[in-house]
Amino acid sequence: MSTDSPLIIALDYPSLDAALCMADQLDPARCRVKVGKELFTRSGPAVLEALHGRGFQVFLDLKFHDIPNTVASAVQAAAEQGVWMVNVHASGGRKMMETAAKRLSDHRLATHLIAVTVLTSMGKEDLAEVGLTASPAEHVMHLAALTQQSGLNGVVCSAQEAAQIRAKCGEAFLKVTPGIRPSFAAANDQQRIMTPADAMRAGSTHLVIGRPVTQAEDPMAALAAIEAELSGV
Ligand SMILES: O=c1ccn([C@@H]2O[C@H](COP(=O)(O)O)[C@@H](O)[C@H]2O)c(=O)[nH]1
Repeated sequence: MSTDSPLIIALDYPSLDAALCMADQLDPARCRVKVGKELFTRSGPAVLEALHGRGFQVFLDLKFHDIPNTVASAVQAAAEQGVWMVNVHASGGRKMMETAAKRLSDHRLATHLIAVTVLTSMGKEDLAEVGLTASPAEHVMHLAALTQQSGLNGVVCSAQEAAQIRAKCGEAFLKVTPGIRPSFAAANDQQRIMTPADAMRAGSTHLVIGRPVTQAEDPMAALAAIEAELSGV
């Protein structure tokens, strides 16, 4: 089932049962779901089958980063399992991203391929520690341009960079933004954060939301509050 909603709920759970317990409360007409490293490492492709069987479009967030042939083969494997979106790290470089994008088009696989720019948990000091002197926004813009030139469909960035990316890369280039924090939620380990409504106004095309919903005392009430906030945008 496809949906017009920008919401992608991050199913960051330690077991298939726990993830499906949340998925069974969600409506595939009102959100997509994201499977990340923890859940996929524990449950494997079975989680994709289970979520597809429930009608969800799935973003497989494994952030591949390796030599071009290895990444292209992993992206192909994900796409052949029917995921709606898969990602790589833009810092893997042009050749890696071009090879992955070409693999999808050679096999006529319609899965969206996007690249992570700078993790939303990182700030300027974190970049400096790994030898990057640019600000997060500058580095994100550099990697977003490289990602677009490499033929990918969009980027993972923080909503704080979405407006600049929209101006440089256009409306159609996807801006998938984690680090979304409604006013009622804690920042946790995220640094470059924004509220759902502000993120949409800034140009995000999709909002990735995990703990503000999944760890809420009443997850469905938290989700309803986010939807209400978005209805005013
Ligand atoms: O830069 C990034 C890339 C990916 N993520 C992932 O998004 C969710 C966010 O979860 P919250 O609980 O809402 O913080 C999580 O699965 C991350 O792995 C990200 O946060 N930042």
